[in-house]
Amino acid sequence: MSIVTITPELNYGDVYLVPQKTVVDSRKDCDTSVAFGPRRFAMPVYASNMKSVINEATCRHFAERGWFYTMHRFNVDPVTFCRNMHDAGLFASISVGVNDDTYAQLDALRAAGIAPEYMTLDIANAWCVKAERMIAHVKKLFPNTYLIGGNIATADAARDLQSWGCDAIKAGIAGGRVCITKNKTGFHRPMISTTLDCAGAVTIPVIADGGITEHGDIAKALACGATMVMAGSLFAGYDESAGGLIEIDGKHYKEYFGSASEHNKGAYVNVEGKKILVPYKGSIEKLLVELQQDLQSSISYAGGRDLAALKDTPMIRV
Ligand SMILES: NC(=O)C1=CN([C@@H]2O[C@H](COP(=O)(O)OP(=O)(O)OC[C@H]3O[C@@H](n4cnc5c(N)ncnc54)[C@H](OP(=O)(O)O)[C@@H]3O)[C@@H](O)[C@H]2O)C=CC1
Ligand SMILES: Nc1nc2c(ncn2[C@@H]2O[C@H](COP(=O)(O)O)[C@@H](O)[C@H]2O)c(=O)[nH]1
Repeated sequence: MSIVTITPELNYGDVYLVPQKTVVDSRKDCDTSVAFGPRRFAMPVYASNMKSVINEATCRHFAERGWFYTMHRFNVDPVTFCRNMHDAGLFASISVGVNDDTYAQLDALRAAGIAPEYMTLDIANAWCVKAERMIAHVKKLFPNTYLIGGNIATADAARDLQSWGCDAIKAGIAGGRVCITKNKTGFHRPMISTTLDCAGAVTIPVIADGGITEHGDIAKALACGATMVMAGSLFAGYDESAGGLIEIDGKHYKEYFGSASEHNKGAYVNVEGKKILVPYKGSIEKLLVELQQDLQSSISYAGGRDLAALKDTPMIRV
């Protein structure tokens, strides 16, 4: 007889937030800014550190507008990237892996006297010995760099990453639009349950990563205790998105591919991601304005004036 118990879990589409009494006269009075690490940002949402979503120009675009960003780690020289951002008076936020090439890149940063303000350890399952080793190494070499570790999906993993020295953790395994991890390995947790579980287990900020399909999902993630939200497909269809522009039968699309896709890896080895085409939508500016307006509206429905109002907002299951 099996001793496995199966717990029902929830995704963004399974819940809604319950409206509270509005206390502001206008949605414009609601403040969407968030303190994250050593800085404050305009919004608690940012683009995935994926080669099909961001590049150096996109990073500048976000940083100049007061939004957080994290550069991806694929064929990027962190020294050149950080130097370019610092020369432009902007903060540097890079991604790292766990293998020998990352140790060499960190040595090069040290030798150049450069310390990025933010660093994201970016692997599929950061609840592992290689990640523990890299976190200790980063904290020793760059004690003042704000280190985000990810990804993880359980309370136990979140607690471990906090105890290993992470300043924030990124939660979400196999919930992404171009993810095929759940199909190929059988592993996944829906995002509402993941975020509630992880945020409830630690005192450091949690980033809810992947699975955003509606703007209101951002408010739902914050209600579950997330401090920030990471999204890929949401930011993938624009001029500023890093994916290629494709024309088919007179219609325009942008390429969006997973970091563990054959397209990104250049080989069909341990592939856990796919490539899709998303409709092309022009400049990203309209999206950034709309995301902010929608979140201001969410804050007003939550009965507050800033993001604190969303935390622990009553939720119903549909
Ligand atoms: N958020 C998500 O759900 C997911 C995200 N991704 C993204 O894809 C990219 C590639 O991820 P990842 O494959 O981790 O990065 P890497 O290919 O850089 O792998 C990191 C290292 O960990 C080892 N490793 C990876 N997975 C496992 C495993 N299951 N068991 C033991 N060792 C492992 C790899 O060795 P080896 O290759 O030899 O096993 C490699 O040495 C990242 O950007 C990641 O964020 C990928 C999958 C899921
Ligand atoms: N399983 C995989 N997950 C991936 C891969 N590349 C990126 N990701 C994750 O997806 C989110 C973005 O999700 P979205 O729903 O907002 O589009 C991203 O931040 C990563 O965590 C991959 O190849 N396989």
